[in-house]
Amino acid sequence: MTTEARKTHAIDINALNRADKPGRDKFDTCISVQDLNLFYGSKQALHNVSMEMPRKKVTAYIGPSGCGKSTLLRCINRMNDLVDGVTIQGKLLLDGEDIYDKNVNVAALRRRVGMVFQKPNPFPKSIYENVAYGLRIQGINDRRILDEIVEKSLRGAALWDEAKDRLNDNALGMSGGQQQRLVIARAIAIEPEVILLDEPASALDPISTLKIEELIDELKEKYTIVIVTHNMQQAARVSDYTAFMYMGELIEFGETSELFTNPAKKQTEDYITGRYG
Ligand SMILES: Nc1ncnc2c1ncn2[C@@H]1O[C@H](COP(=O)(O)OP(=O)(O)OP(=O)(O)O)[C@@H](O)[C@H]1O
Repeated sequence: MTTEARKTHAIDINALNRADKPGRDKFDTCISVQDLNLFYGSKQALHNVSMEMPRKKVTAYIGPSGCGKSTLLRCINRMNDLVDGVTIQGKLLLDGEDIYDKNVNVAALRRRVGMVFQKPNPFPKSIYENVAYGLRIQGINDRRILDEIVEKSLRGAALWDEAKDRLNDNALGMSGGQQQRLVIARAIAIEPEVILLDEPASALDPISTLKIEELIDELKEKYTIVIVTHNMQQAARVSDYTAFMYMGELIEFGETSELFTNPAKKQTEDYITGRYG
């Protein structure tokens, strides 16, 4: 058998194996995307995307710029609703419930599905008030309760030791890496179920990036995490499952270790070996 034929043969077997392992039997599904299409005006950005994302695991979206990673991520907490002219077709289930159902309370959904953006966006308030913010909005003002949750959340975001002596300082005086962990503390203070991370480390230096990656590893004990990253090494390091997207389509979804070492699709292989993107 020629090398090329052997390779093709290997890929076929791999594809067959995968066909025998539909995601929903393999793990506890938290988020299920079913035939999702999204249009910005007349421009289609997502094409028939279907995938299942496991509970309390990290799923990474990778793919070249403009392939729809952030668009798909933003569908999970209905952030795209805020964009004029968006049309969404298909279903996106969270714990089996369609979040696009007309009866869904979007504010309640966003409490269950927290989001952290590329650039840290703390409010121009104290470190304490940043973390307490979501609780105060819910009408929680009891100092004892707030103190407890602020400490727990800062500990959960691996920031307590650095922040405990400066809780009343303005959050904008923190470093970028600290601000990003503060924003994560703000997100976990309201006890979400899912945390969406849109390139959370791309604006950070390598040491802060490492801290965020270590934090992601700890957070998955409690939360379902979905992360968009441009950095394939990062996806390989932090995620349990990876989705490779290209031009609005989901090309391949699988266990990270398998997708990176033995991709089922040629397009995935070309991307992860740096042939395009
Ligand atoms: N608000 C918007 N209005 C119109 N088109 C948009 C909007 N947001 C994204 N798009 C388009 O949708 C497509 C997918 O964009 P998206 O930001 O989801 O890709 P991405 O894979 O996250 O890219 P990147 O890695 O560069 O952030 C692109 O063609 C983009 O130009």
